[in-house]
Amino acid sequence: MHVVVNAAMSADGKLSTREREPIAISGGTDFDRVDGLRADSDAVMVGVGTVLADDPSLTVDDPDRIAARRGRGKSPQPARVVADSRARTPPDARVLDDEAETYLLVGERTASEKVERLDRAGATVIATGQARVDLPAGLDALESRGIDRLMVEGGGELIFSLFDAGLVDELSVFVGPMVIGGRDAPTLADGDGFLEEFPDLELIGVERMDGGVLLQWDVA
Ligand SMILES: NC(=O)C1=CN([C@@H]2O[C@H](COP(=O)(O)OP(=O)(O)OC[C@H]3O[C@@H](n4cnc5c(N)ncnc54)[C@H](O)[C@@H]3O)[C@@H](O)[C@H]2O)C=CC1
Ligand SMILES: Nc1nc(O)c(N)c(N[C@@H]2O[C@H](COP(=O)(O)O)[C@@H](O)[C@H]2O)n1
Repeated sequence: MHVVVNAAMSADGKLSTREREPIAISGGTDFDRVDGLRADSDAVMVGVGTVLADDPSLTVDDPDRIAARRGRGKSPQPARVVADSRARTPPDARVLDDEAETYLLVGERTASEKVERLDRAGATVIATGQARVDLPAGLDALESRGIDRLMVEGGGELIFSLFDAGLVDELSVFVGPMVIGGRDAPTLADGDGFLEEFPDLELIGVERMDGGVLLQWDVA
């Protein structure tokens, strides 16, 4: 599976405010690029922290891109994936609407009532891992369902874990023209952080847009 992480951060590296309020860091050009990345992916993934903070839809907006997916024999929308160890995704979350298929990766200790409730809400629930979702096993399970290209939008906890597990192939970051600040505001990669053997990145693209800059790396 090919995994692309894409996110937008402020000039000081924050994904949102300390209150985790949704905030537009990207401008129109970058949001359109993100729509194109979604359309080129088999699935779009976030952590449940992002679902609880932003209630995103994770769908493709542009009708031409939806039509092009159909033309390539794909479903009109990429699938959605949420890493959700304790099955906290609200049944009325937008990721569970009828617009696209949704996979919830939950921990194996998740109570069966919670799994059944999400199953009734339309999700395909995959249980893997104990305290947290076992991401290598979860991504293998997705690959066996035909997901070969996965786009990950965040947040910082999930992005760190994917790097920690050596699962990221590409990283794209839009750096917006603002400072958010706050020691408790989420950053691009949170988790415990690395102490040694930091993932190596090879810069493959730099582009000015929306008053900021898009940086693209391959992960060595
Ligand atoms: N500016 C941007 O491009 C984006 C910003 N965001 C922001 O990020 C914030 C949410 O980020 P976070 O709080 O870091 O939450 P997150 O979205 O990374 O979700 C973390 C949660 O995922 C679950 N999870 C399951 N298995 C996991 C594993 N193996 N590793 C890590 N997490 C696992 C856990 O319940 C964990 O608490 C929000 O404020 C949102 O607005 C989110 C996406 C994009
Ligand atoms: N690329 C990008 N730029 C920003 O400025 C952002 N605030 C985000 N946030 C993420 O975008 C997603 C919203 O999804 P929908 O538009 O509702 O489909 C979600 O993943 C946000 O956390 N991204």
